[in-house]
Amino acid sequence: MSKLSGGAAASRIPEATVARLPVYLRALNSLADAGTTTCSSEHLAGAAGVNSAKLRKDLSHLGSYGTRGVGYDVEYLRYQIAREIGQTHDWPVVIVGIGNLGHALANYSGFSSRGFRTVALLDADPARTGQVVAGTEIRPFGDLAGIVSEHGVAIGVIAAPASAAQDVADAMVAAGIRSILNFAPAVLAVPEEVDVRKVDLSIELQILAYHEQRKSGLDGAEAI
Ligand SMILES: NC(=O)c1ccc[n+]([C@@H]2O[C@H](COP(=O)([O-])OP(=O)(O)OC[C@H]3O[C@@H](n4cnc5c(N)ncnc54)[C@H](O)[C@@H]3O)[C@@H](O)[C@H]2O)c1
Repeated sequence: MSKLSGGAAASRIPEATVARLPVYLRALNSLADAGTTTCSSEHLAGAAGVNSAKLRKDLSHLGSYGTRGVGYDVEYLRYQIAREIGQTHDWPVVIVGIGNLGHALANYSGFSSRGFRTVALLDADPARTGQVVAGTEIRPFGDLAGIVSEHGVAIGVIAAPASAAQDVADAMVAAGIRSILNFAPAVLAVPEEVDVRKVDLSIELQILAYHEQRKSGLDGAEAI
């Protein structure tokens, strides 16, 4: 997933570390907003909600070891992590399927503040064509290939029904998209070079329900 940009970080960073880098970046942004210029690994680990040994190991993959007795330079570490996870780039994104979820995603300002620019909203339903969501007109799904080549789209977001998700993914791949964020509850078959990340809120809820059940002393049989 991570595109390495040379220097000490020339080897591939473990996926689990990559997944924590945005969390560190968010914590560093809060520290910087509060006027903090340097921080210890304990301080940053506390702000990010991880243990400090893990944080130090993660940051060592970036070649960032901090300074003994001083800690990490907040601004520089922010820059290093942002560069590592590609946040210093502009990433053109398309969202496909502009129903309930697609509307919410299109309206979410947190993408643009992290470098993700939604260049097009696409939907297969002709009744949606021309509707304006978050300042962008919904276009027919058939326009996908042209939009991808025109804008150099890097990431495709699938917010279509599960039954349509594979067709949407195939069209994205055929158009040249190599990274897909899939919200549909469907397993996608894609070529090896294509990265797919799946978001499934119901699975997260089911995991919480499992823990809740254990905390309340119910086993599976009693709970049903
Ligand atoms: N991951 C999550 O946590 C999560 C949460 C909510 C919904 N979802 C999933 O997101 C998807 C959308 O949910 P919703 O509630 O917004 O549904 P919705 O029915 O409101 O919207 C789906 C949209 O996709 C469009 N569409 C259908 N087939 C298409 C195709 N082949 N190409 C392009 N567009 C197409 C429809 O016209 C519609 O506008 C579903 O798969 C749902 O299960 C996931």
